[in-house]
Amino acid sequence: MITVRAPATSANLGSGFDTFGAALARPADVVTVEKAETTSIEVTGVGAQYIPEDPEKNTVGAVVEALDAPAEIHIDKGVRPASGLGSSAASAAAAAVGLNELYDRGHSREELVPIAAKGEAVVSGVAHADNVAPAIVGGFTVTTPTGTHGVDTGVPLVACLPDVAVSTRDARRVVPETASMEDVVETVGNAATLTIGMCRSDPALVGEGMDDPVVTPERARLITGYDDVREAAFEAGAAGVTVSGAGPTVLAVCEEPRRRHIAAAMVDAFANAGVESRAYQTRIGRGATVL
Ligand SMILES: Nc1ncnc2c1ncn2[C@@H]1O[C@H](COP(=O)(O)OP(=O)(O)O)[C@@H](O)[C@H]1O
Ligand SMILES: N[C@@H](CCOP(=O)(O)O)C(=O)O
Repeated sequence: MITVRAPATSANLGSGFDTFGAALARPADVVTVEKAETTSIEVTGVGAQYIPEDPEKNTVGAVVEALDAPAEIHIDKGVRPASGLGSSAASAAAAAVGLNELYDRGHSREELVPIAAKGEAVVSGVAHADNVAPAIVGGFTVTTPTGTHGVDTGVPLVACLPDVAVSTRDARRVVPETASMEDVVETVGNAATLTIGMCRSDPALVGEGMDDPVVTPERARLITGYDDVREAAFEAGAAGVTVSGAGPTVLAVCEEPRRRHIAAAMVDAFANAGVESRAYQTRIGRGATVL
């Protein structure tokens, strides 16, 4: 029997749609796998009632199939589903790492990324790997069709999760099909700035590079109170604010001493918009860990 903890993740980080991702130090899913003749899945924890235990519909089922590794699987959810915090990816990443070890498949962490991404296709229709990559390798990651590159950093974050659900599948429907050259140039500049910021562990530079004129404005419309929450976070000292993944979590990057004030300001701003929320005071952290 093997138990693996895989973290929540924040994808896109604004300027890196379907490419950038970051592992969060918390929250996390804990997945236990044990060899079996046929696969069975049990889910407990946050939002478990919304998660199918049918292997055909759960993200870990696709990982079992890809690794040809039938198992009795228990998923203890710490990452709420439909959160924009890579909930579906956390389970898939933990299962990929656990089953790879249980069956001695010998894949490297990087090789497990496209395998775990097959789970994302089950829930959103697209095997986007920007959540599973940081959930497996940790830190800040850049994932393209040719592979994953990561850098370790501990940049402080606040992830404010409102008490509403946005499914990634639905939020992908509002992504524009085209972008102007002006917006492309702005996005490339921001993405490059953010990447340098991550390499230097510099929250100010990361925040400066988070803006995205193409996808984020469309996603923000799906989140009640987004503009006020963003403004409140900046007023409290955030260096950058964006939609986490497909939303509804709003992500702020900051210097550590400002983190508590920003968390409180974001929760208050959501409350003023009539939405309950909880803020995780966290940082970029490590990937899946065998316990
Ligand atoms: N192991 C799993 N963990 C979380 N959600 C899962 C899992 N397997 C299937 N799902 C489904 O995936 C959807 C949530 O995924 P998604 O919309 O991508 O949100 P998130 O941003 O939290 O990953 C829900 O419909 C949920 O039932
Ligand atoms: N690149 C994807 C990321 C979805 O992240 P999630 O945490 O909301 O599942 C997208 O933006 O659709």
